[in-house]
Amino acid sequence: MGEFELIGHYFASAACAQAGDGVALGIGDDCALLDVPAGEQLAVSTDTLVAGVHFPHNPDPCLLAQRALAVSVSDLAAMGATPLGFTLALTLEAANADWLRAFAQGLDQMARACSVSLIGGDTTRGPLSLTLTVFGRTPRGLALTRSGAQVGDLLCVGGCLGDAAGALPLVLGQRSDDSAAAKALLQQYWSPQPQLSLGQALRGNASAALDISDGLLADCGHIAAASRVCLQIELAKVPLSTSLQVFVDAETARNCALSGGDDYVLAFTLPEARLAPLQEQGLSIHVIGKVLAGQGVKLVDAQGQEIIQAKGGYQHFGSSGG
Ligand SMILES: Nc1ncnc2c1ncn2[C@@H]1O[C@H](COP(=O)(O)OP(=O)(O)O)[C@@H](O)[C@H]1O
Ligand SMILES: Cc1ncc(C[n+]2csc(CCOP(=O)(O)OP(=O)(O)O)c2C)c(N)n1
Ligand SMILES: [Mg+2]
Repeated sequence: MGEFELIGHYFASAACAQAGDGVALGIGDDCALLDVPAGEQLAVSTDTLVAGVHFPHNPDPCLLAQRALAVSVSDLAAMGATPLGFTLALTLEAANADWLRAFAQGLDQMARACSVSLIGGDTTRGPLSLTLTVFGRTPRGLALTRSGAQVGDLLCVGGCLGDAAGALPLVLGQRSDDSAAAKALLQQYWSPQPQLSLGQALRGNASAALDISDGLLADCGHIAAASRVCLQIELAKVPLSTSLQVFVDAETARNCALSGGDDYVLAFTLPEARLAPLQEQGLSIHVIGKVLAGQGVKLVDAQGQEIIQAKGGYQHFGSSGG
C-alpha cells in the first residue's frame, strides 16, 4: 500500500473527514479552509505524542488514536473553545491494514464525541509518532487564558485527578490486573474525555484556566506565574476516584493526583459568586483552594499548614521526564 492509497483509504474517506460545521474545504488540497464567523477568534494548539514517551511501544491502535485526539482537543476545552477541525501528522514504521483500520476507527469515535473533523495531515515513515493540531473557535475576547486569576478567586478542578497516572504500571505492563478499578483507570489513560462543555460554560465566568497534562502542582504553577499570584491548594479537597484509592496506597494516590499528569481535567480560578450558578447547571466543579497574593503554588493541610511535596510535574528534559 502506497502513501496516497493509505491516505485515501483510511483518512480521506473516514467518517470524521467528512466536512463538518465551519470546514469550507477539507482533505485533498494544499490547505484546508476554515470559516470563522465574524465576532469569533480561531483557537489553535499542537501536540506531539511519541512512542515510549506519551504512550507505550506497540499500543492498541484504536486506543492510541482516541488518546491522541482527546489530549489535543483538551487544549481547546481549556480555552473554552468549540472544536472545528484537526490535522494529523502520522509517522508509521509500516503500513499495516489492520492497524490502520483500527486506528481510523478510534479516531472516528473520539472525533464524533468531540464534534471535530479531520481536515488534513501528513503521512511519513519512521518511528511511531503523531502530531495533532486542533482548531476551534471562541467568541472574540472570551477565550479562557492562564493569566487572569485574581486574589480572592476560588481554585477549582473539573474532576478526579491521578487516575491516568495510576494506570501507568498497567499501561507499561509492570502490573497486571483485570479488576473494575484497573479498567476504570485504564479508561482514563486511553480515552480521557475533553471537558468541552465545562470549558465553554466557564467563558465569561472563570478568570483563568488550563488543562492538567503535566500534573496539578506543575500546571497550577503555570496559572500562578502567568497571573502573578499564589495558588493555595488544600490537599484533602483534591478529588480522588474510588478506583484510584482501591488500586493504589494513599501515598501513591496522592502523588498521582498532585504530580502524575495525563489527567486532561480542567483547573481554573473563579470569582466565588460564579460558583453556585455553574454548579446549578450540573457541571462537575470541585473547589480545591484559593488564589492568594504572592507567587507559586502552596499545598496546605486543613489547618492551613504548608505540606512539602517533593515531586514536581512531568517535564521533558527534566529529571522526572527523562
Ligand atoms: N517548539 C515550540 N515553538 C513554539 N512554541 C512552543 C514550542 N513548544 C511549546 N510552545 C508553546 O509553549 C506553550 C507551553 O507549551 P505546553 O506546555 O506544551 O502547553 P500545553 O500543556 O497546553 O500543551 C504553548 O503556548 C506552546 O504553544
Ligand atoms: C508510556 C508513558 N510513559 C509516561 C507517561 C507520562 N507522561 C508522558 S508525557 C507527560 C506529560 C504530558 O505530555 P506533554 O508533552 O508535556 O503534553 P503537553 O503539556 O504539551 O500537553 C506525562 C504525564 C505516559 N503518558 N505514557
Ligand atoms: Mg503541548
